[in-house]
Amino acid sequence: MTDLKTETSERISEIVNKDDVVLFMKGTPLFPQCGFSSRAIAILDHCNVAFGSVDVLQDMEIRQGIKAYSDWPTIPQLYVKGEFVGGSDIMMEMFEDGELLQLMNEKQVAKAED
Ligand SMILES: N[C@@H](CCC(=O)N[C@@H](CS)C(=O)NCC(=O)O)C(=O)O
Ligand code: FES
Repeated sequence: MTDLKTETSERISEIVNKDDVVLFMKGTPLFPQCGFSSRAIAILDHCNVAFGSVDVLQDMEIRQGIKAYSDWPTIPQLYVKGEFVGGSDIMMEMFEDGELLQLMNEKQVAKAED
C-alpha cells in the first residue's frame, strides 16, 4: 500500500522530470493568480525557454507536497532538469546577474518555440 505522501512525491518527481523547465505556480502562464508567480513567468519569458507549469491552486496535494519535496515553503518554485532552483526572489537575483541564463545554457534546456 502506498500512502498519500509517497504517491504525491512520486507524482511530483514525474512532473519535474517530464519537462526541462517546470514552474510550480499559482494560476497559469497567461493568467497568473499572484504577483510572485507573475514575476517568475516574466523571468522565464525573458529567458526564452520552453517550460511546463503546474497550477498549485488546482491541486492541494501538489501545493503542500511540493513544499516538502523541495524543502522550500512558498510558491512559485522553479525546477530545471529535475533540480530545484528556487523561488521568485532567487530567480530574479540569478536572472539579473546572468546566472539563470548560464544555468539554462549549461543544462542545455530547450528554447521556447516562436
Ligand atoms: N519570497 C518568495 C515569495 C513567494 C511567497 O511568499 N509565496 C507565498 C504567497 S503566494 C506562498 O506560497 N505561501 C504558501 C501558499 O500559498 O501555499 C519568493 O521568493 O518566491
Ligand atoms: S497569492 Fe497572495 S501573495 Fe501570492
